[in-house]
Amino acid sequence: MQKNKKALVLLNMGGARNKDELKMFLTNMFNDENILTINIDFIRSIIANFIVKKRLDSAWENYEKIGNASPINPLTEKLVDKCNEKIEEFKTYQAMRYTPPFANDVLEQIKKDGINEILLFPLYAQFSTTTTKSSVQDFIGNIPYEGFTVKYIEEFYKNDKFNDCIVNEVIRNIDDKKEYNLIFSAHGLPQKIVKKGDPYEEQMNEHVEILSKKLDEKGIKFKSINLAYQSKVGPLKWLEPSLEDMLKNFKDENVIIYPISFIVDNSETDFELDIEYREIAHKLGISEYKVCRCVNDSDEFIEAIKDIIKN
Ligand SMILES: C=CC1=C(C)c2cc3[nH]c(cc4nc(cc5[nH]c(cc1n2)c(C)c5CCC(=O)O)C(CCC(=O)O)=C4C)c(C)c3C=C
Ligand SMILES: [Fe+2]
Ligand SMILES: [Fe+2]
Repeated sequence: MQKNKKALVLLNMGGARNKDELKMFLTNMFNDENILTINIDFIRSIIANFIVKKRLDSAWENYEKIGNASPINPLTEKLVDKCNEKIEEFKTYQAMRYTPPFANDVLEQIKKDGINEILLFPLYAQFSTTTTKSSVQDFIGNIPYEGFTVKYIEEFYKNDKFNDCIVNEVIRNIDDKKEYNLIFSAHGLPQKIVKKGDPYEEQMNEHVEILSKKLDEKGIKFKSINLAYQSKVGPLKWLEPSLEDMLKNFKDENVIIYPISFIVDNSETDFELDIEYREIAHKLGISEYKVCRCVNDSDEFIEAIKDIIKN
């Protein structure tokens, strides 16, 4: 029994620990009606199976280049452990959307621990229907009976302590003697989802504005500060500008990338940004290309979590 404790549940996407789990990840992702916005389950499932079949082998090659697994699981576990060490009032758990541990397993554990008040903390600073809403909806949908009270954090991109973590990581990557172009790189989204009212792009623009102001107030100057979108999948039109097009502007110049839509490092940072786009940057003649780390389980981010959940 965890007398008087509440549960803090960190929600994340999950990621592959091996090729079978990559198949599970992709299958669950493309069966999610928030990702593949087709209303009829049966049709969505046929299209999902088709995409997975087509994508699995080539996607797995990317994971082979980062040690045959996504770093998202071990890093989220480290974050959970650190929260349990440093946040007294809560017992912290994690639930993933597309790979284990799933919401129903975590709910079982919370019940065994004798806790009935739950605070969900989606590890997405900006709200999107494809991430935050999907995770919260899935967790709440798995609650077996009415004995739990559940609240959730919708977004936290305006939190000052969180933004200090980002600014400090950018500063750690700067060499005072050089001039840099800073690119905040966000995971993309199909434009059709934004047109339907998803606030992700609007919040992303506001987040970049807040961070640019913070950097300016600290006297940190860049040749330019930009927002671009990575990870386009499939034939639809996605948010623009793409990271690849953005990089084309910086031949013979220095670039720092900050992965603004992620809280813990994952295949999109370790493979896509650090390997794939690094090669593109090299081919485009960019002089120096640096990728910042996500906030992960840093002490500074734990302080930000405490601040975000205090109300
Ligand atoms: C096809 C639609 C997709 C949408 C919409 C989407 C939104 C979205 N995703 C993240 C964060 C992550 N996505 C990750 C992997 C990933 N995403 C998609 C597709 C969509 N994402 C695919 C097919 C994949 C698998 C990899 C690939 O085949 O390219 C990951 C990495 C997980 C890991 O294994 O480490 C993250 C994290 C956000 C933030 C977002 C919208 C806001
Ligand atoms: Fe994604
Ligand atoms: Fe990707």
